[in-house]
Amino acid sequence: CWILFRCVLTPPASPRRGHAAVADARAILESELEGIRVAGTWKGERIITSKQGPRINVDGSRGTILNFCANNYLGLSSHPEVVQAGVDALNTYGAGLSSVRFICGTQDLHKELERRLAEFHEREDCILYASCFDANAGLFEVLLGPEDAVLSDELNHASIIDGIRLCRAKRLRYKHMSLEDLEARLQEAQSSRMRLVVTDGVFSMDGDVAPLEGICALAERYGALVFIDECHATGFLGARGRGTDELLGVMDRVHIVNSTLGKALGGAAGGYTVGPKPLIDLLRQRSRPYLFSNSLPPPVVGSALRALELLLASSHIAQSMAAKTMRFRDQMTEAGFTIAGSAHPICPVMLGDARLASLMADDMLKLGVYVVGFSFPVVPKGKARIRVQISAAHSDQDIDRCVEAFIQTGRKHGVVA
Ligand SMILES: Cc1ncc(COP(=O)(O)O)c(C=O)c1O
Repeated sequence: CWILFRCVLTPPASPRRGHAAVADARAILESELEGIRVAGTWKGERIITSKQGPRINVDGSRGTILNFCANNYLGLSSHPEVVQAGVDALNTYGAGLSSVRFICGTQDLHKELERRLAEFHEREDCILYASCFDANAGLFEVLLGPEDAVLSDELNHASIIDGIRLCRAKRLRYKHMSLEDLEARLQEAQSSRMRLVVTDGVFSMDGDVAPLEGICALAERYGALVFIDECHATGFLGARGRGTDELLGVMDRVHIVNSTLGKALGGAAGGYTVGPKPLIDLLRQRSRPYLFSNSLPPPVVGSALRALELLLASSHIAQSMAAKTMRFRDQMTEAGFTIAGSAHPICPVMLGDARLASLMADDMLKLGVYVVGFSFPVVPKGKARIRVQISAAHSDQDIDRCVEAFIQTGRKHGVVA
């Protein structure tokens, strides 16, 4: 009877049905792709055939192109000592561990970097991840249960949004950088066991800095913990480059920090969480991206360690980046452009129209300057922009050439007189 039942309900295996399923899936995917093309939000990949740096080869360019769109804030990703440290680690420790950390993927090198990062951020302990995306994906699920609440800025990075989706806490979003709205959400969360306020230290599309003093004051009033993502701050914001919390004088009032090794700290890859020891211990026991993904390759760890040493030994790198940022911002403002944010090396040249941003970026490349236009859904509708990122490795002449190219393309498109 059971066999008869299965024969009736289960269609027989047939290669034709299999082919049809594949064809159907392909048609669905093609239609999705067409939707992206039609919406004008297609993201291409330009091919770089040189090291990362202020001058790169793009899409087979004959000469080098001036590069203003990497997160290489301190210019360390191709620094000879950072590269050499990677080579040395490769020779001593091999290409990789073929293992997650808790099986046989922890070398003394990993422990050394964790120790130094905890010290750098003046927090009790540190745990490394393969990326900051993973650090954000792994944190909230471990820290917060259904009886807790998480209060998140509406413009937080995608990895924070995804990480929060994975946790079972009550989720409350507050308006971008609005202390008033955060306070309303904190009141809503008063009956929760634990409250966590979550914000980017610096928001990557605008270069604006979170109002951490106000956030910490509210968190203290309502008994909440504070988390910040410092990907666009670690290594260069604050008097000693500790980040937004140092810049705003709240290092001892922010409880948990996630950041990346993939930007100012050498630019290779990797992320981490620093915070109280019991949290880091629990992450080592329960955080899924940590438990179920290979440990960071030794050359990446070696390079990050050297980058950290370099920035600790030479505060002038961050100062030089800050001076070039101001040079760019001042000249562009004088030329009539609107630059969002204040003093951060993320300099969004506001254009409004998506097509204009894309056309201007293409024209800039023809003039030998590589910048990228951003439009909806990456930024709000009507707020398209070209995001320029300044690096300590740029020379003053590089900055001036970039401004010149903006003026030329801006005049062509009627953006400036
Ligand atoms: C604010 C922020 N958080 C997290 C990440 C992810 O960092 P990673 O590249 O180390 O995964 C990024 C990367 O762009 C970011 O800008």
